[in-house]
Amino acid sequence: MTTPATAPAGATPDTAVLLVNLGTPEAPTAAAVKRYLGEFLGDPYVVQIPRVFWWPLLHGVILPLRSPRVAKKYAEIWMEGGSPLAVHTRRLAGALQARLPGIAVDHAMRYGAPAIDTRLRELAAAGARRVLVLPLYPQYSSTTTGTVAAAVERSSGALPARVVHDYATDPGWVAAVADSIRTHWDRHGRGERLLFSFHGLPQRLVDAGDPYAAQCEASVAELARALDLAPADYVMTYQSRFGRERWLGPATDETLRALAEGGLRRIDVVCPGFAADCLETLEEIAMQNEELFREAGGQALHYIPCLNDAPAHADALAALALRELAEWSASS
Ligand SMILES: C=CC1=C(C)c2cc3[nH]c(cc4nc(cc5[nH]c(cc1n2)c(C)c5CCC(=O)O)C(CCC(=O)O)=C4C)c(C)c3C=C
Ligand SMILES: [Fe+2]
Ligand SMILES: [Fe+2]
Repeated sequence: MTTPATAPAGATPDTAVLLVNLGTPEAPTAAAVKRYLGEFLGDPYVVQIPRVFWWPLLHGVILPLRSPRVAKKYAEIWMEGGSPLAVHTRRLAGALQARLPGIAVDHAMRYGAPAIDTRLRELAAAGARRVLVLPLYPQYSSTTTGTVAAAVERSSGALPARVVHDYATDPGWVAAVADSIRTHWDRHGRGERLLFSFHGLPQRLVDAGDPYAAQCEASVAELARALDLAPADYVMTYQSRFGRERWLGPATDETLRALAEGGLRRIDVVCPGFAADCLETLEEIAMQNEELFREAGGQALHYIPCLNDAPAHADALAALALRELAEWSASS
């Protein structure tokens, strides 16, 4: 027996789709950033150092020093409706809801509000009988999708849930990202090189089997194919290193410096690991790294925005959700 993926118009949806993103501070203040980073960096899926060593370091040194500094960065990118990550995630959920009228679409954050557990209970109370959880990370990592799946598992709501593992090579998503790059080139011209920058990860996790790096490489291969790029046209790097251990490389900032010093004048940067623009794209890439590139002799770094709530993004995720729901129905 299979259940239809959508309810008839007007009926209370018995199927829900929950978009989940990382989370972000509620205000660009040291106190709010401290609360957010405390929950984020206290998650054992993100930092695997034993609590007896990590807790004193996190609460005694890292949070007091980092929070005021990072709050200033958030203040530079803050939008009228809040942190960019929150604003874009909310709007994307709205765009998805418009495409899935027979399904209840909502969003949650892994850290902070709206919490996954709260949203699952609300959806159950509103009549949902099953929920498809769609973490907004195209590439799987235990530190992102893995911890979302664990939070869904822990949630006390008795709602049956299925978590989308990844969509690193989903044709609809690849086409949407490729189109956004083409549109940027049509409007602003094309740089001498296209740099794909992904959020980094400790090398140790990749060595232990986290498929993240392989999936980032697969995304780049598909995007290069869709854009008909030759190997000399593009480069792939990892950004946002945190802490002292070795992270995936090459590093975005070091690569940009080397390219500028080597005579490259204009570069385009796109971040296909981020569904929504956030601190790591708007401040780190479009501000910090843009300045670094020019100081090293480059002339222009063009940052190509994330898909955010673009119609093509919502179309791709809606199609993905419907396909996952149909597969779920067929297997139950
Ligand atoms: C050990 C630390 C970290 C790991 C592992 C990590 C993995 C990881 N993160 C993202 C996506 C995002 N990270 C963002 C911010 C951010 N990330 C870390 C640390 C780790 N991330 C920190 C400390 C921060 C906060 C900023 C800072 O203090 O420098 C964000 C942006 C959030 C926002 O509010 O805008 C995103 C998105 C992925 C995809 C990932 C693993 C693949
Ligand atoms: Fe991160
Ligand atoms: Fe950063």
